[in-house]
Amino acid sequence: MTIGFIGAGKMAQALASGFIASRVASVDKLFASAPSMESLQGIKEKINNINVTTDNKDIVRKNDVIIVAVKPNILSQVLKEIAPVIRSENLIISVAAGIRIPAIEDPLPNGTRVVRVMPNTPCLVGAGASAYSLGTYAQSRDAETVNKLMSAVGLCEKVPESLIDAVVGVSGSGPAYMFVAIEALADGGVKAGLPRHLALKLAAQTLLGAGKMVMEIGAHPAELKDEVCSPGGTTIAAVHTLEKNGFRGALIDAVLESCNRSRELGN
Ligand SMILES: NC(=O)C1=CN([C@@H]2O[C@H](COP(=O)(O)OP(=O)(O)OC[C@H]3O[C@@H](n4cnc5c(N)ncnc54)[C@H](O)[C@@H]3O)[C@@H](O)[C@H]2O)C=CC1
Ligand SMILES: O=C(O)[C@@H]1CCC=N1
Repeated sequence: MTIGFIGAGKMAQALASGFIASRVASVDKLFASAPSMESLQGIKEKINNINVTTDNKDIVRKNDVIIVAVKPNILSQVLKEIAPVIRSENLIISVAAGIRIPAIEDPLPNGTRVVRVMPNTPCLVGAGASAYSLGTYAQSRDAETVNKLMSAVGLCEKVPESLIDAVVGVSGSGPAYMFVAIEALADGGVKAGLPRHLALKLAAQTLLGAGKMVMEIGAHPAELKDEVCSPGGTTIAAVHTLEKNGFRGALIDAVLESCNRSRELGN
């Protein structure tokens, strides 16, 4: 299977690198397009031998699986551009936040197989979290293709399209919240006297470890939190401070803001 990316920015680079690292695709099977050779520089630097072109239609002609990874506000223009060269073999995967399946299908020839996927940048390191919904004409073999690709670079779940904006809020945008959390944890460590590089390493590993425990032990996070909180100890004092400062509320609000923004992008 060859895979063509239309748009060669951060998400395309994360997916393409993840596909290569997980061996679900080799570099000679990956193609990418963007408007100019300068805009293809980033992907060329990350993935040396990737096939690049400035012609979006060429991507559609040469590949069956097309991942459209352009900004939501130009998606419809790009779909109109490629519509005349779409073939029955093509599967069109959109990763754009907000843009709903009918709006993806509308500019394309009737019957085009479409899947809407919401990935995240940790696909780059095989630790992505993606959810997808099938378009009107997508078939079970298309679900298998998407599952194969996205599972190779992390977790992959099928959801009804009505839930995709909520997925954007939790896992699409989520890495950014967690990067802020890692940075802030490290800042705390530096304030308490740790060298920056050590504070950062400890903070990042702590998030990784906590996530791994939730996934692997399957216990409720509250139970795992309780195990860290010794009576009268250090952690419960810290948790009290987080509660007073609205930590939970801030995260819940962040998810809802991202979800609402995704809905707005689709209007
Ligand atoms: N960055 C992220 O964490 C995530 C992004 N997404 C979605 O991925 C899509 C791309 O986002 P990013 O990669 O972050 O943006 P980006 O700005 O890094 O990449 C956009 C790419 O599209 C190219 N482009 C611009 N006009 C084009 C055209 N007419 N034809 C072909 N290519 C064109 C640009 O040169 C660039 O390579 C968005 O729709 C976004 O909602 C989804 C999940 C996570
Ligand atoms: O910020 C954004 O709009 C994109 C979609 C999800 C993550 N990044």
